Amino acid sequence: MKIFAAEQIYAADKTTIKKQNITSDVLMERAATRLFEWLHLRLQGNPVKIHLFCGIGNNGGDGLVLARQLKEEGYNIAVYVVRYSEKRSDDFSTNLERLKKREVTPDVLEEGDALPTISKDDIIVDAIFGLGLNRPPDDWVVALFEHLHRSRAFTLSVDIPSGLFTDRVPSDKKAVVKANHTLTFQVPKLVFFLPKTGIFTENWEVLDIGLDQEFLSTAETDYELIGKNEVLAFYEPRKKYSHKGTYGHSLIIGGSYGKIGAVHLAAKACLHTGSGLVTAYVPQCGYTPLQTNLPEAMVITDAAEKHISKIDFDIEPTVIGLGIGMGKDTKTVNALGQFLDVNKTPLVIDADALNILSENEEFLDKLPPRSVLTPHPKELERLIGKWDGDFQKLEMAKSFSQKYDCVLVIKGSNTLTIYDGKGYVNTTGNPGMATGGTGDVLTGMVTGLIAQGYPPLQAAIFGVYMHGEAGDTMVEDTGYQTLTASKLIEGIGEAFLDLFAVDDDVLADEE
Ligand SMILES: NC(=O)C1=CN([C@@H]2O[C@H](COP(=O)(O)OP(=O)(O)OC[C@H]3O[C@@H](n4cnc5c(N)ncnc54)[C@H](OP(=O)(O)O)[C@@H]3O)[C@@H](O)[C@H]2O)[C@@H](O)CC1
Ligand SMILES: [K+]
Repeated sequence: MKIFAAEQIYAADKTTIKKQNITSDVLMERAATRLFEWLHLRLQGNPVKIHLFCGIGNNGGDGLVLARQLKEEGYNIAVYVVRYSEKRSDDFSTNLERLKKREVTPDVLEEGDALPTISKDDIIVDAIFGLGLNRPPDDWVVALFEHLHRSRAFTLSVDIPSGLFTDRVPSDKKAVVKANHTLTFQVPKLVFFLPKTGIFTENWEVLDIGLDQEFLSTAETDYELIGKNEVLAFYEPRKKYSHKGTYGHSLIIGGSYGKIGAVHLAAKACLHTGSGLVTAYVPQCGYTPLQTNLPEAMVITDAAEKHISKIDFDIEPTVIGLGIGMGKDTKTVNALGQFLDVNKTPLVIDADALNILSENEEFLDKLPPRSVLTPHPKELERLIGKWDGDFQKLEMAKSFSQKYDCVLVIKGSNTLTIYDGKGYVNTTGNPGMATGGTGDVLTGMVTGLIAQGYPPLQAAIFGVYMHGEAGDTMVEDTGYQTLTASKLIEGIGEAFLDLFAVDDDVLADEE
């Protein structure tokens, strides 16, 4: 699903109004009707008090239409206009009049006014600011946001939590409404997925308001949200007359004394993702544990006992996963430099190899085109430098990826894959995966996909999705705390099966 920038949403709005030959008022009515339906389906006439806080623009207008529809259905509402500006949008004014005709006159809240009492069992609808926010809210509006937060009432934000910009991180956390749920129009917003802005809404959901389909499908966007539909398009079925050679030979290079487990995890994940053959290249101390515990993998050992001292092998791998558990011994650093001088095989680079690249920038120029780099935030910072906010981070990551022609996988709760100026936001995964070894599993999975012929960008996007999906499958049995990297590998098979699982609801409909 595409993630549109605010200007594109305004443009989609205009095109829709023109092509459907409707007024903006009709579109607002449609949007607010979706909000009403959502609430009504859940509340079923429940007399709970609903406080609707409306701004003076179209976000506020949505709130006023919702208030009218709730009133008509007999809900217990209180409506407030948050008068943060003298201006009013036309559709706001039209709908204020319509509401007044139904004998609902909102309380106008201005600077210095007493704030309404809200009980924790009430519901708050936040329609104060939407996409039109262009500067930080005034202090008294921030005080209102804090008041809403202190009430602990369920807070439903319309389109976007008020105070949240679509293109920058707010400098003051208090200046944003903390939404329990956000009902966003037509398309998800990038800020729902970034670490410093995603925290303002616990959940989000898209409401289809019928914006012009042609506009939505033809517009180019800088970001895309990756779910099952998107990765299904990449999936390559296994062929009947195939053999292990058809699916490539992955070489996993890494490990050091005390960190052989990382290689074990990556190699095993690589096998479970479908690589035809897997060989591990490790220091000698890794030989026995790997041969004993992972019989499907082959092992080549370095001359040194405890760390890699020279990368030298006589096989022709399809792809190399490099760096897990490798350490940064001087000999390992030299070995990596010499290896990169001659290597032409596609690479997936993680962990210590990333840190070595950060400390030896000249190595970056030696990477083969479209190498996949999988940093966690600290490793990313070492690679691209310090950033100021999520948006600058993304721009710096895009420049880095362009400069070195590499696919950058920024690991996090919504892992973001960057390539060729575009970002792909993953939707699978859970906090149980924040545990040692899960990164090694990802490296193995992406390597295993490239081995089978997936182009590096698709392998990265697909691998990240499947890695999260494996975690989501397993966490149902283990709970967050007990989800280990080994458990994640067990879930890879389920993640593949899930790609083709038919929804229970669909089956029920057919019966
Ligand atoms: N296409 C769609 O998806 C549809 C969208 N719809 C809805 O429209 C919403 C966008 O509405 P909107 O453009 O009127 O902006 P909104 O956020 O209500 O702000 C109002 C005005 O406030 C001002 N302002 C800004 N910052 C400020 C500040 N700190 N303190 C004080 N004032 C400030 C600024 O005006 P300015 O003062 O800069 O001239 C701004 O214009 C969108 O989120 C969705 O809910 C649906 O109705 C139908 C279909
Ligand atoms: K809002």
